Amino acid sequence: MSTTLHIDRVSCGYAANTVLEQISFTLAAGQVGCLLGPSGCGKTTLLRAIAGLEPVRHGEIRLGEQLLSAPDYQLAAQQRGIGLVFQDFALFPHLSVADNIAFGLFNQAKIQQRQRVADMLTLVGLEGYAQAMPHQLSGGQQQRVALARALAPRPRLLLLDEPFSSLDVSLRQQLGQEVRRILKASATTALLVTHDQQEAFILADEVGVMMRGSLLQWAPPYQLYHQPATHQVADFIGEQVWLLGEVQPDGCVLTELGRLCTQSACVTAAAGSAGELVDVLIRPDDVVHQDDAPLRAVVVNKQFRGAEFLYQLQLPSGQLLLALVPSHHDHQLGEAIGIVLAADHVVTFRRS
Ligand SMILES: Nc1ncnc2c1ncn2[C@@H]1O[C@H](COP(=O)(O)OP(=O)(O)OP(=O)(O)O)[C@@H](O)[C@H]1O
Repeated sequence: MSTTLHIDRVSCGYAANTVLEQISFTLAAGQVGCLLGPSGCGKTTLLRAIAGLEPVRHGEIRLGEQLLSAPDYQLAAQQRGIGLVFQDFALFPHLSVADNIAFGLFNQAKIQQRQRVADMLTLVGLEGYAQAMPHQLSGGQQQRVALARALAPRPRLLLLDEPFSSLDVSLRQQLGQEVRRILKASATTALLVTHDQQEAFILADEVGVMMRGSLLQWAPPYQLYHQPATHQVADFIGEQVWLLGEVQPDGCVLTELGRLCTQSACVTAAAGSAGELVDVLIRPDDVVHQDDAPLRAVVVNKQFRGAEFLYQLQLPSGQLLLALVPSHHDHQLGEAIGIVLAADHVVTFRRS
């Protein structure tokens, strides 16, 4: 039975070093959350605190109504009903796939164990592999066994620490989708740590961006990309350029590409007051290439990405833009091409 995870103003540290500062978020039952951030920002420490492997110095961790951790209280890790999946799979090499999956089911009758193992093998698409040994499986298959083993005892919460980092890129994306399907099919609340944005976007319902021990934003991937809460989040997520803008009395923003007006349904972050200079976020998908558009920009760099080119373009003022363009529009460096701005969300921040 999966459960809601509540992280409330949690701080953690090692000796004199504070590693997590006042982290708060809620992960609803059955949702997949992802902690995303650069190396050393504290993702693993937070996962370990939730698992009961690190004490908290401030705040509370609760699973449903049950208190797991507080400064003066720490429920033992094995009593939390939390499953763990690590980056190195950590399968028992001398046990078959079936025995690996049955490992956490020791308190069940053999017949129930056998049924649960069979259900788990079906869930992860490894029917027929029950008697295989771990070394006979590919990396992706081993990770699916690790997932089946963690899910078999029906954890209230599953924690995954960089579960795909030892796999190659195409397998990671494929397995990411597969793992999301498995987690949803088993209605498991899961929190995953990664520093790979694509992985977070594919897998998660909610993504938390962490930097230097703080949680900067906790939001669905689409919102994180299009409505970042801070300049730092916008810089960390995806690709972007910043245009200088001036806030107009009507709330629109004047830039060298014209007036940008926020739709009422869209949130403008820290828009500033009339006359104020702001940084305007422009994503590569906000700049649309149209051959006959009057606004021209010169191609100064291009990156082939298969289906698309990422063009770096220069306006007459010297301002650079990025544009994601279908790759059948193969323009040469130095060529001036037509562009229009198609920004649905106008995101601005006060100039720092
Ligand atoms: N056992 C420990 N003792 C002392 N300091 C530690 C310990 N574990 C982690 N740290 C420090 O805490 C900080 C956060 O580490 P953590 O492993 O949580 O980050 P992370 O975001 O998971 O990094 P990565 O993506 O590289 O795994 C780092 O500065 C690290 O050096």
